[in-house]
Amino acid sequence: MNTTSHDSLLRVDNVTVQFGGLKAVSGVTFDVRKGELLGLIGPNGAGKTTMMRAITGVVRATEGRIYLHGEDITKQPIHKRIRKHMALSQQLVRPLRQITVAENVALAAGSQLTRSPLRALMHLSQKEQLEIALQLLDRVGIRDYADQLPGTLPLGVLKRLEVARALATSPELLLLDEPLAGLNSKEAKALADTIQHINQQGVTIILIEHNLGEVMRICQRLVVLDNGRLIGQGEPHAVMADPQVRSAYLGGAQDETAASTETSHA
Ligand SMILES: Nc1ncnc2c1ncn2[C@@H]1O[C@H](COP(=O)(O)OP(=O)(O)OP(=O)(O)O)[C@@H](O)[C@H]1O
Repeated sequence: MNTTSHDSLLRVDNVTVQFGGLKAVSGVTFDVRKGELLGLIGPNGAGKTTMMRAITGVVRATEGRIYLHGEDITKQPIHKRIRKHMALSQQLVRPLRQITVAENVALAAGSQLTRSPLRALMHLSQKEQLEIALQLLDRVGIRDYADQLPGTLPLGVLKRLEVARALATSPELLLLDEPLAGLNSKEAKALADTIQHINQQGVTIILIEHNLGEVMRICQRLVVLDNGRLIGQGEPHAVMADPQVRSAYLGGAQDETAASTETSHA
C-alpha cells in the first residue's frame, strides 16, 4: 500500500536489494520530501550506492516498493524513471573527451529531448541548445571552461560538469553520489555551496557523501544506513548524536574527543 504523505516526492518503502546471499539493502523505509536536500550517509559498504541504484532502476528491489509522486515505479525501467525527471550524477566522472564542456552538457540536454544521441549531436549546432548548456555551466560555476576539452581539466571542474549534465534533463529529483570525493576542503566547500544553491532553486536532492562536515552544513535531514539497514533519520545534529549512529561511524568508541571529530570525514 502507498502510505506516501502529501509532501513526499519519493517514498522508499521496506526496500531490500539482495545480491546472492548478501542483503546490500535490507528493509529500508524513508521519504524524500519535495524541495529538500537529504543526506544519505553511512560507513563504507553500508548500501548507499545500492539504494541509489534501486531508486533509479539500475538494480531492482528484491522486496519492497518505491513511489514517485505516489506512483509505484518499482518495476519501471531506468528510461521511464528518467523521463519522470530523475537524474543521477555518478561517483566517477565520465564526460566525452572529444567534445567541449559546453557540448557535453548540450548533448545531455539533447539526449533528453530527442532520446537519440545521434539526433542530439545534430542539434548541437542549434544556438538555443548551446545557450541552455551555457546557462547550466553558469549555474554550476564553470562557464569559463565552456570551450575547453574535458581531458585537460582538473577534477573539481569535471565534478561540476557532471552535475551540469545531470541538471540538463531538468530533474525534479537529483541524486548525487559522492560529488565531493577527491576534492580538497576549499573545493569541497565551494561545490557543496553550489549544491545547496541548486536545491534552493527548487531541485530536490539526495546527496550520498562521506564528507560529513559539508553534509552537516548543507543537508536539512539525514538518512543513515549501516550494513544495509536504516539506523537513523531526521535532523542532522539529532541524528549524529544518536548512539547507534555514532557507534556505526566510530566502531563503538564512546570517547567524546573521538566523537567530536566525526564531522570532518567519515
Ligand atoms: N553488484 C553487486 N554485486 C554484489 N555485491 C554488491 C554489488 N553492489 C554492491 N555490492 C555489495 O553490497 C554492499 C553495499 O555496497 P554499496 O556500494 O551499496 O555501499 P556504499 O554504502 O555505497 O559503500 P561506499 O561508501 O564504500 O561506496 C557491499 O558489501 C558491496 O560489496
